[in-house]
Amino acid sequence: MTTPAAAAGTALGQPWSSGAARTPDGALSVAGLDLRALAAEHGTPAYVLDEADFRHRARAYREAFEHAFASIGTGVDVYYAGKAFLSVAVARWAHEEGLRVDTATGGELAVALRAGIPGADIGLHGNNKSDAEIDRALEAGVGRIIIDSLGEVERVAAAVRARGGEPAPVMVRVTTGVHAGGHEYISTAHEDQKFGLSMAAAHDGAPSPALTALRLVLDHPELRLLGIHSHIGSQILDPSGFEVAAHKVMGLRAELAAQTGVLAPEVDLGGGFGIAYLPQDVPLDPARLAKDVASAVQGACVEHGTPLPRISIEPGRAVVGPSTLTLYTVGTVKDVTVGDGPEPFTRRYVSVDGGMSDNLRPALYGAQYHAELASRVGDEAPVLARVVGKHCESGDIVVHEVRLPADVRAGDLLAVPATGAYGRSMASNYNHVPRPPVVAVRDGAARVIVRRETEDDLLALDLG
Ligand SMILES: Cc1ncc(COP(=O)(O)O)c(C=O)c1O
Ligand SMILES: N[C@@H](CCCC[NH3+])C(=O)O
Repeated sequence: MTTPAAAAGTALGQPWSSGAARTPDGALSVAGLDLRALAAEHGTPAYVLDEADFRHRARAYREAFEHAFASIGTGVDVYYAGKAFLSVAVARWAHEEGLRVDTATGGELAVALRAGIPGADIGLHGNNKSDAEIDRALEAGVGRIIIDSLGEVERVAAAVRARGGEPAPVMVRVTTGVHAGGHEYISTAHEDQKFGLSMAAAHDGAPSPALTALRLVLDHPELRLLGIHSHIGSQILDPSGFEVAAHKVMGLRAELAAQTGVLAPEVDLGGGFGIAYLPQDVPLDPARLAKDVASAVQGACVEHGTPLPRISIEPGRAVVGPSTLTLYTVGTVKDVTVGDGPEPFTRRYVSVDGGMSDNLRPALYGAQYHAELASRVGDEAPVLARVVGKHCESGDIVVHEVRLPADVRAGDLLAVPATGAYGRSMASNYNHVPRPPVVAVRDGAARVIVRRETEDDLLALDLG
């Protein structure tokens, strides 16, 4: 076990985790643990997860939403969206903090079950669930299966018929047409994409696919309609999209009730709550967000004359994103002259021992990150730098633009904050680079919760 730093030092603030600080001699620490000591013991690159920060954010979302919705007279369930990052330890922490666990594949479901999360506290999503995934979810007695297509209604019903037993609790995922999110690829409620069932009526006046699916669920005795699900996108910083979507879903719920006499008991408003990646970013405030969304839900229910549903949400990034930093070691440092016009400038390329295999987001979405030296503060004035990885790809960029001390050099430790969501979970073995460990830090002590991959792990799959 690594020894704690002598003193925690000065807190860094966003986009770092709440336990990140600078020690009196200029190094970074997390939860009282000096990252130089952590690197010496666990190596780099490594994801360093501040457990108290994770737990605090999980609790903050649950309490904010419970409070806001209790004040209008209904209850809330918060599901931690495991796609952002799931391991046995974090599934347990989320559950201990009163959250349920949302899974998107059989693999995520397996992790949640391995963590001992009761089936009733697990949800299963997926736009292309296999029969095996549906069966496994039924076997585990999951609290809800979120249906994503018309064909899936019959497939889940058939699986229940084959097994016998209680009707399966299902939600229907709908697309509201609200366009929100940081990048086209992470925006999920506009019409022209693969998720959910559109609320828009067909051109020939036929009912919308969303309404058709809901009615089809009601026609199947093997299914119990739990509710309607809407997830509008990810890394959303403007709360108004959630309010508009909530309004639309309440309208659909009322329409279904008018047509069938069945009022769906629950509505899930998804995840997607945006965080700070850069020091100047303004993240969503859970208390403010919850209040605004609760008031939109209440307003829509009054307008439609329907009782309030029970609400659920599925934050992933907002819980785990800021809790984690990636710790790298600097290797090559190279100055490149950019531009051949009248004002060429120099960009310092700082190569680290990871890259797009441990953080795909800059290459995939042009995502922006921040970085700072972690082993010392640096002696010289900052210069414009680009942090790049070690992969055979010029788009292998970790941080597009950041100012680093001019004396940054090989052997320095560099930390990139806010890499907890969709970092390890989207990591790859490109160029046969083993994936880094996830090291959880709490009260000055480190614990490896996902170990580093080895070359033997990679070669174990190669049958020659
Ligand atoms: C259905 C669903 N729920 C929850 C999430 C979690 O999103 P985020 O990590 O942005 O909160 C996603 C991902 O965008 C999703 O597709
Ligand atoms: N993977 C995305 C978010 C997608 C969320 C899943 N629907 C990201 O890194 O931002």
